[in-house]
Amino acid sequence: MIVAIDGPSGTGKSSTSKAVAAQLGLSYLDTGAQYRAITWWMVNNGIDIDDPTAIAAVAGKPEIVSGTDPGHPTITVDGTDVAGPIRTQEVTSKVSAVSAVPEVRTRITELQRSLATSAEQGIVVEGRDIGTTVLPDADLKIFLTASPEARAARRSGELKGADVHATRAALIKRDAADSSRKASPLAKADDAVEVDTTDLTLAQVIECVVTLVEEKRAAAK
Ligand SMILES: Nc1ncnc2c1ncn2[C@@H]1O[C@H](COP(=O)(O)OP(=O)(O)O)[C@@H](O)[C@H]1O
Ligand SMILES: Nc1ccn([C@@H]2O[C@H](COP(=O)(O)OP(=O)(O)O)[C@@H](O)[C@H]2O)c(=O)n1
Repeated sequence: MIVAIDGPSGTGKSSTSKAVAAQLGLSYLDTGAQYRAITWWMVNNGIDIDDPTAIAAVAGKPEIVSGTDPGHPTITVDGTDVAGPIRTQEVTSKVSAVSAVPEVRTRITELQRSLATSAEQGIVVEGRDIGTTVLPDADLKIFLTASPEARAARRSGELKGADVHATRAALIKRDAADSSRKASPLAKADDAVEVDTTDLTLAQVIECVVTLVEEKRAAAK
């Protein structure tokens, strides 16, 4: 069972995917964390983020390893745990530029496909282009949406003290960059089920996705 969950920032992809995977005994992969990890490496190594050629030239250098246990997801770069550092404002503001570089996407997409193939019990993979590009044959595709206001409120709730208006503006800017890039933009696959989470609790979204997975499993028997 391969489940692809895509959507813009703050729609609930990570929390939903982790919970669904844990509940159903599946592995879990946060592909955004991989793009954040390669961005962190670029920043740490003084690569000019505004220079796609420079980024492309070193895209193969960092070794990125993702742990796929939904109860304890991990991410390392060259053996260093970067779970904390990849969530800084600096990385968040630079990740869209790095992830738009085709050489970066090719590299990370290979990693994602190999993790999905080796997940024996199945996997929930969340990101922006999982249903469209990375795993177009996924058994179930979900596209989560929510109003910018709801998404900004959720995000600023996490970043304690962050201004909701600034968070909303940053989030809209990142969505626009992710949706308009040439290489594998953020998009809903034609066969994805769209779930608007604006007025749903997290528990309701989880229940909705678990039900969809169970329906697929029953239909496959
Ligand atoms: N339906 C929901 N209602 C309220 N808060 C939610 C909902 N879904 C997620 N959240 C909260 O919003 C924040 C962002 O969720 P997250 O899963 O990280 O989104 P994404 O991975 O799409 O960026 C988290 O703090 C999460 O607990
Ligand atoms: N499959 C994916 C996942 C993330 N990304 C990039 O990685 C960034 C960070 O993703 P994320 O899922 O951690 O972002 P949040 O929604 O958690 O804020 C996105 O803004 C995209 O630029 C991507 O290009 N393709």
